[in-house]
Amino acid sequence: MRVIIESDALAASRRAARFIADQIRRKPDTVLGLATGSSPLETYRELIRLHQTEGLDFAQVTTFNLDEYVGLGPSHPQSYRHFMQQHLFDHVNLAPSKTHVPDGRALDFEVHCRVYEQQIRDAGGIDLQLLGIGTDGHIAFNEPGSSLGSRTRLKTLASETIRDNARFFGGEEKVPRLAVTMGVGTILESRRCLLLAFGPKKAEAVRNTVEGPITAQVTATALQLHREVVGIFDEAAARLLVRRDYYAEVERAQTLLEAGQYRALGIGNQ
Ligand SMILES: N[C@@H]1[C@@H](O)[C@H](O)[C@@H](COP(=O)(O)O)O[C@@H]1O
Repeated sequence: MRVIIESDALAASRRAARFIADQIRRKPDTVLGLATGSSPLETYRELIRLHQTEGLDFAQVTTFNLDEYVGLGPSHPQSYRHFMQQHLFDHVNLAPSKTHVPDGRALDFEVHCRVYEQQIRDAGGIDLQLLGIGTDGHIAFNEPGSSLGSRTRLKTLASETIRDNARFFGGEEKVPRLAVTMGVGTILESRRCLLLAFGPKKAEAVRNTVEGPITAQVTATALQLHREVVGIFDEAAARLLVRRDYYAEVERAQTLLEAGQYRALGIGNQ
């Protein structure tokens, strides 16, 4: 995993947005995997700014969201479809027919999940998957104990997640108990992953994800098996990482490589 540590969440989010924008410029018909929650908010804000001021073009982009609460329709203020419309889709030139969020009111979830996976395959697979992380280290709604090979399916929310999200619903009892979520296996099939984590509450999850053993109890640790993951963290979320100095050294080398300063790295020296 490539670990990038920025001073604060704003700088980290701008870096993430640049990463996504570069992907779209390189491949205009990019398939993006998108996340909800507070972590990607500033990244979406920056993408909207890049669209408005630099003409970042979403016309050919397709999106697939990670998850949705069961029982909530698109107009429910806490539904993830509503979140995406409000924080990104309504402000850029994405074709509505190319945005996909699982349907929290599907009549047959087994069929719906199978179709969702098929739609991802039909689109050519996800090029870049944006991810946040729960305080217990879950990705999407793959709660502790989720199979690391799991596919899109219904999942029962853990009490920690219900507690974390109660603030949005005005009380724990109002948080839905089930969600439909891409599986860990689905996420691992995306070509690249971009993991965001900010603030002290995420420090333990980040340490476990980057430096802990792979375990279904912390589903983000499955990302260690992925071929190309970039983690962008702020100082507070990265504070428990033991190998911080090494990650900084890797970034320094990467910057020199990108600038073509090979000699500074000893490449070509006698
Ligand atoms: N299903 C979402 C996850 O996709 C998200 O990563 C997590 C953290 O949210 P936040 O970024 O608000 O901390 O919350 C929920 O569980």
